Amino acid sequence: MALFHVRMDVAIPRDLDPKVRDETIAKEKAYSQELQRSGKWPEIWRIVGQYSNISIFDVESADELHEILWNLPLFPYMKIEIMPLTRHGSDVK
Ligand SMILES: O=C(O)C[C@H]1C=CC(=O)O1
Repeated sequence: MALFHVRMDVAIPRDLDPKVRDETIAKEKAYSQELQRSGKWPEIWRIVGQYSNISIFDVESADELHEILWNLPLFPYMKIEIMPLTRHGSDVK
């Protein structure tokens, strides 16, 4: 198991066909919700006032995360920052 903190900043070009934009956003939502239900994407939070999210992924490996992110329908329009996480030494759990 490997946990990753991921920030996604979305910037859809203003001149993208509105139909393509709406279809891509709908596909993204379905893809994201399937991964959330599977437990691989346990947290997704909107950054207030931005078209950005902070997410936690719980996956087997960096390779698996790469595959998931690479296949995001909005991937071509995103900047992604990833921080691998490990349990803090002072965590009481
Ligand atoms: O809206 C976003 O932050 C981008 C992306 C992540 C999940 C989803 O449904 O859309």
